[in-house]
Amino acid sequence: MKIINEDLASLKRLVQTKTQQLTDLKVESAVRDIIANVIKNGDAAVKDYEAQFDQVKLTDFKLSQAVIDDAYDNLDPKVKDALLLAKRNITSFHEKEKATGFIDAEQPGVLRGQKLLPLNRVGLYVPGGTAAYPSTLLMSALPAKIAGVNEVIMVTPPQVDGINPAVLAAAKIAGVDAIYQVGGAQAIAALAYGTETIPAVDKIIGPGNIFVATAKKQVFGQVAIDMVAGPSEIGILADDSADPRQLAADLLSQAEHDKRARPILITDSADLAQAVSDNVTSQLNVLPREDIATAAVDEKGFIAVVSKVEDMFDLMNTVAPEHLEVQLKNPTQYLNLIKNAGSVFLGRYASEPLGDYVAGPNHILPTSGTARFSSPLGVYDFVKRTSFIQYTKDALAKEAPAITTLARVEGLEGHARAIESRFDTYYD
Ligand SMILES: NC(=O)c1ccc[n+]([C@@H]2O[C@H](COP(=O)([O-])OP(=O)(O)OC[C@H]3O[C@@H](n4cnc5c(N)ncnc54)[C@H](O)[C@@H]3O)[C@@H](O)[C@H]2O)c1
Ligand SMILES: N[C@H](CO)Cc1c[nH]c[nH+]1
Ligand SMILES: [Zn+2]
Repeated sequence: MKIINEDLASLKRLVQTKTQQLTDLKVESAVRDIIANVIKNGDAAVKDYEAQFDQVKLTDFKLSQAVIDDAYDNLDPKVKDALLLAKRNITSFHEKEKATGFIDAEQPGVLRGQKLLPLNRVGLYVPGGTAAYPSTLLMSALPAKIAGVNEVIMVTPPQVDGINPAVLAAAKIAGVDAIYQVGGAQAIAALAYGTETIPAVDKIIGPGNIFVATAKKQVFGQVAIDMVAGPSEIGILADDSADPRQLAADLLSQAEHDKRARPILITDSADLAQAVSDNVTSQLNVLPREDIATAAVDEKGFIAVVSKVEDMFDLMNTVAPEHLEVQLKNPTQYLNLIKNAGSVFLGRYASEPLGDYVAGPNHILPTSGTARFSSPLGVYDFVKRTSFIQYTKDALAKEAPAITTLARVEGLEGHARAIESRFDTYYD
């Protein structure tokens, strides 16, 4: 793995060019064509793309309840128990995210408030190109259910040998209402615009590869999206108290997701940097997904050596990684130095996959530097707010002059007259 020794300003510039690319122009243009074709030709276009990109000739997108039940009933009990443990921990964490509206009656004759409403229909994208992701399904479906979404539908790429049974069982465990076997940009287009068989949704949730992420960006506006969660990332801050074998393993845990995944280590120890780099090389040789992880390490990964702990955080805040591991002595003391990160893992035993599967916080997180302004997926992503007001005549009379004055400043006479129609007075 490349080791870079440069001054902080150069490192920051490098990070900015390396991390903040959500898409590329060729993909943008291919995805635009896919979306246009799905809008025009609906199911027929989706079927063509599935044959082309996933090598599956589909007659029907929707999976029958019998297929889902069968997957659930025949699932290895060990896998079922693990999914149920994950469900319990994800649920207990996300229950704490539930928010309520408010009513304010502090001024005489005035009632103001805001209520929270769950979304009506959401579409969950569950990635399935190079790996199966039952855990990701739980991470999106359970918060939707906790929020009270009326209809939760799911899409995932079809597989030549059928969709992984653990994904189907997880969908049943989480209470997903319908499953469509469609993937990639064509699935996002179908969810956004609807086809003959796939209903249009109010919001699309979930991570995916660059085609999925780009499609979500392009359909935003027609439909809401949670965020642009692209290829996985891990940023590790470590000093010489950390174990290079464990650091390398954690870097590869995310590198193996995608050739475009980003494994990054920032340290103040040149010796540790070299030891981690050596461990990455030796562990890569025996990793089943060696080809994917090697591409990620070579093209997107790096180890930066800086001179002091404050510089480590400064540089990592520029990276704004999806996952941030702090493997320093007494890691909790640094929480207030972390400004940009999707999810933080403190100390040696908070290895990233703990959060991927069972700890409970969401693993659908902002990537590509968007942790500067985005949050983990949560119950709040499945609700919207509506505000309301009620005034008595006396209360309105008190504020009428201000309203009519502002309306006339804006040249909107009709607004002023609407207020004055409640009274015999011309206020201006
Ligand atoms: N942030 C998270 O929470 C999280 C969780 C799990 C996975 N991930 C990320 O999700 C991604 C999953 O990627 P994946 O590829 O395994 O599955 P995917 O389901 O995102 O993508 C597979 C689809 O991509 C489309 N595709 C492939 N090649 C194409 C091409 N040349 N042109 C047009 N479309 C094409 C196909 O339609 C296929 O169905 C990875 O980047 C992984 O890091 C993120
Ligand atoms: N690390 C991924 C998020 O970037 C989530 C995941 C699912 N399964 C394994 N890992
Ligand atoms: Zn992972």
